[in-house]
Amino acid sequence: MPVYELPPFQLPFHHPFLAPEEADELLALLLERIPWKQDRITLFGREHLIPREQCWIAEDGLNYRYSGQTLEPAQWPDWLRPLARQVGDIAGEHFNSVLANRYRDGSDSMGWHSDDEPELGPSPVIASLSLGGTRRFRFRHREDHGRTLSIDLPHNSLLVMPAGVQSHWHHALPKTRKPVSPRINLTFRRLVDA
Ligand SMILES: O=C(O)CCC(=O)C(=O)O
Ligand SMILES: [Fe+2]
Repeated sequence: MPVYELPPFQLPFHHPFLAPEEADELLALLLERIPWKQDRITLFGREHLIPREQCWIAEDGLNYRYSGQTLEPAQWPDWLRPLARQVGDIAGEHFNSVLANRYRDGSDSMGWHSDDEPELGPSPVIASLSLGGTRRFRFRHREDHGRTLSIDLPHNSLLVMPAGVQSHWHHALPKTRKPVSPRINLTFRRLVDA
């Protein structure tokens, strides 16, 4: 299994992750059944629409604030449970929440951030499953912006960000002018009691 070096961390990368027909079916299910929404974010006191659609899914009773947004959790659908278990087995974590993002075209994106909300605990493991069009995912060291890593995330790939990555590195999904198919990304997370 290939790994990406993101010193001092190693990021396992699984591609293909699912059987090809399973991945295609999952993409179709997610497009059809997830209540996608273009949420708003408040930045410096001004409200903006985020440049993508998203849906936060969590087990009952969990609350989450994500990058200045308070997300209303959607119910965890039964058909997503086997996938969460499969991803959790590989990542060595018991995931109880997923942030689903839908990038309609190359002008949808996600800016620099870490997945470091307090609800995730001090050193979360995050597993990122990509479906649909290939997009470039970038890392940049939090202190030394000259240290970067770019990874193309194709359809049916799983990238694991082990414990510690979030406190040393930011990541982003930049816009692209290249023609790209729609993409869905699921980041599996474990919310701990605050
Ligand atoms: O779409 C991606 O690959 C990244 C998503 C991400 O960073 C997040 O949901 O926090
Ligand atoms: Fe993230």
